Amino acid sequence: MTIRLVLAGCGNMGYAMLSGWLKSAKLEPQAVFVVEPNAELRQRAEHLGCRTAAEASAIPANAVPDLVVIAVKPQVIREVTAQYKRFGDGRTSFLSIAAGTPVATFEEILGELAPVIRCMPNTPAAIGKGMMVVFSNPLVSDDVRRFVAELLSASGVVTAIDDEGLMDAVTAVSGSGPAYVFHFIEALTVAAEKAGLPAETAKLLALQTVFGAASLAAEADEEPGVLRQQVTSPNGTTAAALGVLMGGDRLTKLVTEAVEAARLRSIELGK
Ligand SMILES: NC(=O)C1=CN([C@@H]2O[C@H](COP(=O)(O)OP(=O)(O)OC[C@H]3O[C@@H](n4cnc5c(N)ncnc54)[C@H](O)[C@@H]3O)[C@@H](O)[C@H]2O)C=CC1
Ligand SMILES: O=C(O)[C@@H]1CCC=N1
Repeated sequence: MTIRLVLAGCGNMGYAMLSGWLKSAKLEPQAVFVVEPNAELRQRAEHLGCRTAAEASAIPANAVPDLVVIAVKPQVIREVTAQYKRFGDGRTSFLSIAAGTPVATFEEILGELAPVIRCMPNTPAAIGKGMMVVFSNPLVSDDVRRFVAELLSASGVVTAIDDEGLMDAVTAVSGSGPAYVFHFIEALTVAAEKAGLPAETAKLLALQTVFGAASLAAEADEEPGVLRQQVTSPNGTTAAALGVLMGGDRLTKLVTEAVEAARLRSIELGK
């Protein structure tokens, strides 16, 4: 079968996206060629039915994929992208999910004909609940834009931006964001245990509360601030807790500081 998509890097994010694409049947597994040096990770892709290899040189010489997805760490992005230069004649489009690395880096390595899309996904993509933000260079055709949007929609919600400069902020909010929420679950679990709940119960309550609250915020017509007020009885327990979190805008300031640290690191990774 023709190779439609090459995935370079089948680590946490590459695998999360690939499994979503295959599960939704947007892509036949035999049409995907996965390049991953780690044998164990390669096996995961084989179990999904994909063809795999440890090196890009093993991709059949006559292959002209529609899309090459670059899903390696920013630190090795230049060296890895250079291995796909032979697909830079304009017939193949490139999709990078690397934090920080600008489209110009790919244009510089692949040449002036390469259509390049930059995408910032997040790990909930593994269960079809990701947030994917895309930015494309002008060479990306409407057909490829549609194909990529359809593919990515199997991983969750897709939105496009036309100012690449915002990608560092996107990375800091939705790319890294799941980690902030996971940490909040951890913190609520610790607090629950300190309040006397058994470990299992503490974990269940923390997790289900975050899940339920996020689901309600997504489904309800009211803004999160209104939903918060609906929980908060005057002089009640929630007001006591929010006094700690919101006093002096404590949590907002802390989260803003965290997002800014991530944004600056994204800028640094792009250099
Ligand atoms: N983990 C996350 O939540 C998110 C990650 N990203 C981006 O995704 C990219 C990958 O991140 P992770 O999946 O977390 O890292 P990871 O380390 O889990 O995956 C990277 C994979 O690339 C493989 N690799 C190394 N050299 C290679 C080569 N020459 N050819 C093919 N594969 C090679 C590694 O063996 C590894 O499995 C990064 O650029 C990161 O910025 C973007 C959004 C979210
Ligand atoms: O931590 C990182 O650099 C990557 C990018 C966004 C999420 N993980």
